[in-house]
Amino acid sequence: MKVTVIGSGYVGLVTGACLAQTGNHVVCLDVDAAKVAQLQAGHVPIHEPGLEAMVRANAAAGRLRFTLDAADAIGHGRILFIGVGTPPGEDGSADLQHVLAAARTIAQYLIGPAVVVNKSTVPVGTADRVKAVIEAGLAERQIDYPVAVVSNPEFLKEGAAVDDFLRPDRIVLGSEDESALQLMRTLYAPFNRNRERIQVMDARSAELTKYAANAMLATRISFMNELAALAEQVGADIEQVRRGMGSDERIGTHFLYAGAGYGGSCFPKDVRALLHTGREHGLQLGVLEAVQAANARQKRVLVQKLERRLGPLAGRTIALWGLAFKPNTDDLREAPSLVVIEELLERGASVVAYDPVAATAARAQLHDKAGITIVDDAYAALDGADALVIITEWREFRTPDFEQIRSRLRQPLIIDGRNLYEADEMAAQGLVYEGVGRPSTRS
Ligand SMILES: NC(=O)c1ccc[n+]([C@@H]2O[C@H](COP(=O)([O-])OP(=O)(O)OC[C@H]3O[C@@H](n4cnc5c(N)ncnc54)[C@H](O)[C@@H]3O)[C@@H](O)[C@H]2O)c1
Ligand SMILES: O=c1ccn([C@@H]2O[C@H](COP(=O)(O)OP(=O)(O)O[C@H]3O[C@H](CO)[C@@H](O)[C@H](O)[C@H]3O)[C@@H](O)[C@H]2O)c(=O)[nH]1
Repeated sequence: MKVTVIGSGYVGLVTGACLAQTGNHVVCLDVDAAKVAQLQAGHVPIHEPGLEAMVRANAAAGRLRFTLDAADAIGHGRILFIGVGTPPGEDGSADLQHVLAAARTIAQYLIGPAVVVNKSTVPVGTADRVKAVIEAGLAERQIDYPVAVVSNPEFLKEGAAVDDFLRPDRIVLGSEDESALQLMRTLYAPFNRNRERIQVMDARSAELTKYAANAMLATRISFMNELAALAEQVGADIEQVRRGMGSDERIGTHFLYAGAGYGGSCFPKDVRALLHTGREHGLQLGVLEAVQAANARQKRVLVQKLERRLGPLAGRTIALWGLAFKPNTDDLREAPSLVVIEELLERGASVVAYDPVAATAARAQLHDKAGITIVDDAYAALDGADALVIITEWREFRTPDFEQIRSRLRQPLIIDGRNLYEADEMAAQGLVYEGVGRPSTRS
């Protein structure tokens, strides 16, 4: 099939590459000239395992190309995906300017009947708005092609985006247009494992499903972070509690890890947007308000632990391992590391940070901040530091050289925001260790 994807970010690029991989002819449109030039040269501007190889292979096979030319891209596809950003506005609502601009572009250049598929995370009712914008634009051109709008929220996780797209838990299709749905079923057939992954519903329910899923996952994390604080007070171990809870099938084991707070481009903004939708309809979503407040507190917990151990942090040097909001990505959006850095600098500490993949992105973002150095070697970050704080659970941090950690730190203190190690093993290594919600070493 001929497919157009508007927006070549995490969602658009993965969608385009994976649909090309299953034999479709895909044209990706973006407004960012530098990004399009990079993609045309075979370079994927984000760190996402497996994506660059897939993009190159499909471009070489003539099934995937990138363009800035809207007439070219919109003229190509019978199915047109929208995968542009919906960042938070000042009041927390999802800013729809890019989605509505994409709809206007479609209206301006469409050359025949089309199915428009919205993959961006958007408030309930946006499919109707997109349809209205396209119909108004077509009316201005005095043409009347039938256009169906399908809501098809995306559930991929960064760092596992290709895998998630190829093997989705579910494919949600929100539409009541049978012929559009039939086309979508055919397009998604290669990803519809056991023919049981596709769920058809109305567009409003599809739009709300996306926010509901992210809000539930964020709720689980905040709940566990709050319980971790309680576990510390009562002398329990949140890791044992997690295992005990998670083995109940009704609860399940995923997304129950206490840590440094949730970050990324989705949970924080989507929780905010859902709260805003609630307010718009006169509803206070109290559970979700608490989830958001707990997360804001959690992002400060590691610095509080440092202060309890070291006293005032002015003049101290703190080593940080991990800057990305999670492993396997170089994305820093809403990363807990940014809050930790801000809090440390505010207190007059200096920071030496290491991240295996996000260092370049972090240098670009933090270059104007005095007091932070980003180094390219995990152990070099430790030299002369008063403590090591672990914020992202990169695989290479799971079994480090503890002897080097102990000898290179000025004080052998590890504050671990991802509960990677055991306190008794750390004590045996001569390290003072504190995780989140877990027993610590004594001194
Ligand atoms: N990042 C994720 O893991 C993820 C997962 C699921 C859903 N989502 C949702 O998908 C949407 C996109 O997220 P993302 O992370 O891919 O964003 P992104 O910022 O990485 O990419 C968006 C792209 O759209 C382009 N763009 C903006 N306006 C455009 C226009 N009018 N025409 C063409 N291109 C345009 C931008 O230049 C950018 O390259 C958001 O609504 C997000 O909430 C994201
Ligand atoms: O038990 C857990 C699991 C995750 N996190 C944190 O939660 C954040 C988000 O992690 P994750 O969900 O893995 O990453 P995202 O790429 O942001 O993916 C989420 O947001 C996407 C955009 O909407 C959705 O498509 C995905 O389904 C949803 O998982 C990160 O900071 C994690 O460190 C925890 O603290 N504890």
